[in-house]
Amino acid sequence: MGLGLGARLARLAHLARLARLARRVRPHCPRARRHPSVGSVLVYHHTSGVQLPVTLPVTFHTRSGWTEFTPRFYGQPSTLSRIMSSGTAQPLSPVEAAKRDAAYAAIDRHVRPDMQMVGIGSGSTIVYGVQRIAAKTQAGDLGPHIKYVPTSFQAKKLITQHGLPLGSLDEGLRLDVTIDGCDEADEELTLIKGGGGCLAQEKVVAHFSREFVVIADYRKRSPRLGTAWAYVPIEVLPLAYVPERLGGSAVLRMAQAKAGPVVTDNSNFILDWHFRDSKVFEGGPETTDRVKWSLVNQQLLAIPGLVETGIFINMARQAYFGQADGSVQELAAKPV
Ligand SMILES: O=C(CO)[C@H](O)[C@H](O)COP(=O)(O)O
Repeated sequence: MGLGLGARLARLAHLARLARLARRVRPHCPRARRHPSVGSVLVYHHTSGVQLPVTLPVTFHTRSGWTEFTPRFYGQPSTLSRIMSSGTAQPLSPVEAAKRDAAYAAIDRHVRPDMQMVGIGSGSTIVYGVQRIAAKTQAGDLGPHIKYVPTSFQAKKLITQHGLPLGSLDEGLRLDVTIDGCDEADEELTLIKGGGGCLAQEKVVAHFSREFVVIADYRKRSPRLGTAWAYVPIEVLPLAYVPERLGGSAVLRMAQAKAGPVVTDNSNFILDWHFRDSKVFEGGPETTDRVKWSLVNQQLLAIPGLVETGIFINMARQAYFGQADGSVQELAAKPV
């Protein structure tokens, strides 16, 4: 039976997209220059601000001294997961592999078939988590009834691109679990988040979850917060972007491919507060780090126009840190 007009247009659009992807790369099939053959090309698929390597199966042709190639995957794949299932991903760097291992461990342990709503964090590590969820859903290990609540525009796109059901906090249910990355975590699982500028929504979704689980590579675990990460991202109303009371230095985060500041999903600005020189840390030497960060957080939140901070205290109960050797370290927060 022939394809309907809609299906043919969708296929044409899909082929055009694959061809655009494929043209960006050089074939790594040596025989391609001599005669038609099959092989693969490595492409970088940009999704939600994240660059992922994908190996695309293609047929090579040589014409007028040029090598051309046609994608060999002519199904209906409109999502990244389906494209990836048609090829073999290139080996990941140790850091990327560590992110993937942490994400897979957390998903396998904390996202269960009897759940209803799962929060999806933002950043590059959660991309592997969503891939795992999509694969488990396709395999029937997770039901299609589970809804996924995004913590950002990026997370929303990830969920929909993988064909997963989108949920929202409006539905009034408490989330079963939220899985999210972090920029730095100490041994009490006090976190700095917001490197991707999504901290406000991330904190709200985590707050409405029964469980909040952190996934990260080995660079993110620190004996003390502020060892590896020197600033706290803070979301502020645009009119409140110069909080003089902070001490240290608060730097307005500027956009990379747009003139002017980063504008968050909530239409606010981000200040990266470099806290090491500030005087806001209170308490004597006996005051615990958790209490110090809690006091700092309270002081920040008292500033008019400050929407939310990237300091997450007493929220994460469990963390998974992928290691360079392929193992995954687990860390449980001690009860307060
Ligand atoms: O807080 C975040 C975004 O606002 C991210 O979770 C955090 O920046 C970690 O990102 P990545 O997984 O790319 O290391």
